[in-house]
Amino acid sequence: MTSKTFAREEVAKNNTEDSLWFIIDSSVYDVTDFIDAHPGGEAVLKQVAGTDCTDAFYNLHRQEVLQKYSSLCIGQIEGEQSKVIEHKPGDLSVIPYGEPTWLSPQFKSPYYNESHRRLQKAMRTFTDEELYPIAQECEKTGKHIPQSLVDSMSEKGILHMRIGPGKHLHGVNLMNGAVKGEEFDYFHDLIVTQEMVRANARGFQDGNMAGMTISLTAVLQFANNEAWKNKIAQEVFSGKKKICLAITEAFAGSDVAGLRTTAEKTKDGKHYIVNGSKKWITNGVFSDIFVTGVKTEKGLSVIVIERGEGVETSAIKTSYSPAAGTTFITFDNVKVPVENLLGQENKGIHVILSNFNHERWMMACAVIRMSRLVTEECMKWSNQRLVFGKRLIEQPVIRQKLAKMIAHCEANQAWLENITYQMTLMPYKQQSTHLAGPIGLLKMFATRSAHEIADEAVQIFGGRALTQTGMGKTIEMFHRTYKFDAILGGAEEVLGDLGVRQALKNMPRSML
Ligand code: HEM
Repeated sequence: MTSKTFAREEVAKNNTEDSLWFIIDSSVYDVTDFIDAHPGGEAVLKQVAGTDCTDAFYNLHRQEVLQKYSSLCIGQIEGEQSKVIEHKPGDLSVIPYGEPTWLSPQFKSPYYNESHRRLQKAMRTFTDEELYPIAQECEKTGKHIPQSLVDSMSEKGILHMRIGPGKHLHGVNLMNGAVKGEEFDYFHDLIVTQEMVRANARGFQDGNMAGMTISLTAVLQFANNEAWKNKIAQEVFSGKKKICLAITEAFAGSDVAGLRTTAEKTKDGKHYIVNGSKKWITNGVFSDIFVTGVKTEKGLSVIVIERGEGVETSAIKTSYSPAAGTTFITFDNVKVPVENLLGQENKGIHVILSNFNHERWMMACAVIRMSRLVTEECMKWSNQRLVFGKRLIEQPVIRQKLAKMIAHCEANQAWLENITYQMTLMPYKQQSTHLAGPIGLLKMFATRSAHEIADEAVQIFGGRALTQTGMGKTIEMFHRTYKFDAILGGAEEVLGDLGVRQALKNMPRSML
């Protein structure tokens, strides 16, 4: 930024088309050569020529517009300081309820220690500086994740962390030493997910190796051969190969027992021959390895299929960005070694259901954090937007909406942290027994909350919530895409039912 200073009187003199200046937050802008290019038109700029138009500007633009067009800034007003708080990479939000309690300086939390705080700071900076620009670009263009970002996440240990705690993290350098692999727990895991979703690009969020986060987990937990498992893990963590989970079919979504893709054993017993199709497979178009649910002789099984002869993938158009790589896959007489079986043959339902827990919990982390971001945007907007001569927040009806949104965010984060705490104390198997139900209920409720929050946010933002760029872009994205959280990983109704059925298993025989 230039260090030149001006008197307000001097700015006021530059009030013609030939020399058009104005002041925004003590900075002086020369827009003489920009008026033709201004997306809001020439007339509005001419109307404010030579004046201080800070309020008018912030009523219509996001701060990032000024960052993008910083070259128009020619100096500062003498002796004045900027009043607007500019978000710098890594900064916490200063908006009330903009951060969960544990990140608000006036509150304490029993769950987080210094390594959590270090990791949060490192992940926030990574998201702001590196992830956000790429995520925004890919979301818009529909391009798949660039290999440079995969490599960078591999080098920082982000790919490893997204699989959750475990031996695969031991000795790995995580975010330049922010946390040791050996001490990484589910709260670190929660932080990684909650920070990355702030890039606000729902299609890209899934395109960014979501397939890996829900499939490599099954390989690590259920592979029957240690060396083979390590080989796959190494290929994926190094960013050389991409992996995804291929369960759902046109015939079976949340009802996994209804799968029709078959895997028949060859006579010599050395291979499976796989035939069938899979639908809505996240990252499938660009994946090399498919962790696939199949029907074997006496039940379901899960096998690892590598891309090769007989495997075809094609993109499916959905309501979020093609950056997600949502896929239709066909398997046509695909020959797979029997060693690629995960867990036991015909007992794949156990693999699938156990694997669901971490996926659903991660989805809850993500949608709960996005709900907060949307609520924060509504707090900011209603505080600065002038309607009928008043700030929007001065209307009681708006405050009621905000109250409801805040209550949903706080309740969900508290429940999430409670469940996460239980996860830190339970081995993987116990988690399936005791937490599959609560995690299902949490995800169900988190997406019901998202539904309410998206709805209220649109009412607060009006037409801007229906516009993909500008002030309401976070709201537009959330309202268009929160259903992905309500359907993927198990529909709300299925998860609610699972929660109650698991609770019934512990119902005492004696009645009232
Ligand atoms: C350096 C100064 C400015 C820059 C760089 C700038 C840039 C922009 C950009 C990029 C947009 C498109 C918004 C989006 O979709 O993101 C926009 C829209 C607009 N701008 Fe500006 N602008 C400036 C100053 C102003 C001022 C001072 C006014 C009027 C007081 C103004 C009025 C508008 C209007 C009315 C729109 C359309 C807003 C809408 O559709 O909601 N702009 N401007």
